[in-house]
Amino acid sequence: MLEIALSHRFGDFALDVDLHLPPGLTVLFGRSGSGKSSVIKAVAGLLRPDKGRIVLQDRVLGDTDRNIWLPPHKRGLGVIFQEGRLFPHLTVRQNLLYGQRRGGTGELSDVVDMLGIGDLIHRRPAGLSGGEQQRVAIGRALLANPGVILADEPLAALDEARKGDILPYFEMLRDRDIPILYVTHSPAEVARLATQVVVLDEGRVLRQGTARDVLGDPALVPAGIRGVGAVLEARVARHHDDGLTELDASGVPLFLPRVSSSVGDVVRIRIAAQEVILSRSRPEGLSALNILPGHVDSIRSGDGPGALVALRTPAGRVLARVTQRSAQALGLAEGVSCHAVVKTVAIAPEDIGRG
Ligand SMILES: Nc1ncnc2c1ncn2[C@@H]1O[C@H](COP(=O)(O)OP(=O)(O)OP(=O)(O)O)[C@@H](O)[C@H]1O
Repeated sequence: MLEIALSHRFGDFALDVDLHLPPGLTVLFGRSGSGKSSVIKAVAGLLRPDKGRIVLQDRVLGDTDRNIWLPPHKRGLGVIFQEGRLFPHLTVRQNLLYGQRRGGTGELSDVVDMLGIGDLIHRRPAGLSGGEQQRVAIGRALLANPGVILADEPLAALDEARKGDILPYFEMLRDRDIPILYVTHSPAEVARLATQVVVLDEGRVLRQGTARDVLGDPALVPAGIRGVGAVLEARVARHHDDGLTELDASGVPLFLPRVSSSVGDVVRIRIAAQEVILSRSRPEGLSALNILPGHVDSIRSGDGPGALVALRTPAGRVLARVTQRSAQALGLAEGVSCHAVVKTVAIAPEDIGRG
């Protein structure tokens, strides 16, 4: 659907990628300087590489061999940056229509309803909160009726609460048919939003896979991915009267603070490795509600005192960050049976997404 082949040099840095992206939301992930922004810029038409070819469906946006490199305004893109970059002298409505005027056919009222920005429509950007501005920026991108949406760290400037407010709108975008290229450093955003993840390292594709494969892979930790953790999919089993929701993760009950999804829905949850405690025997008399039985799959030690233990559980792979000392004291080794223990509150609302 979206083909991106690029090779380009900036001094010592060589970018060399060849990607075929299916519909959905593709996260470009990797440490600072790995080449994420360069890929986005090339797709946007802001960087002309030494050699490259970019094809969206059947439309050639660039092909250096044929001396084609369309300028940004001819590419049919929707762009969402870290700050909204709205026009300060225009009202919200005019900002939205600005996108539409450039060839868009999306219905203004639909987009306004979807983003809940009806009350803001006559205001100017300066008076809006960061989260409100980002919602307007999402609307403007959508109304441009784009072939692809580029989102470059769109939540980075927002505080945690506002991030939580905006994430569902990106879930809605993901569920439309427009491919989205999304740059972030946040594992929580990857877990919540990614249809697939492309991990870049020194200008090359280190790995391409689902959020579950990539974030749950201890081998990717040295590539600068902090905050690793498992991504599990589970079905909402019951909402309890005490404010908890019970999930069924392939037969294992998991309890979370109440989620808005309905019984029967599939949700994605991220369990950060540092929030998991390991126990050889099934713990009793413990306040934590979530206990996943499993077997040790691998143990990776780094340079420091820590180790990352991957467990196979019926619910999927779970990662735990423990000290090497604890790993030894527990006698952990490949194949050994073990329980992962997770507090209910360790699963934050922004870590729970629609499946
Ligand atoms: N215009 C430029 N001129 C020279 N070097 C550049 C230019 N743009 C990018 N680079 C270099 O290319 C490399 C990749 O940069 P890029 O901005 O694509 O990385 P990134 O993964 O987006 O990083 P970050 O997460 O910090 O935004 C870096 O070493 C950067 O210094």
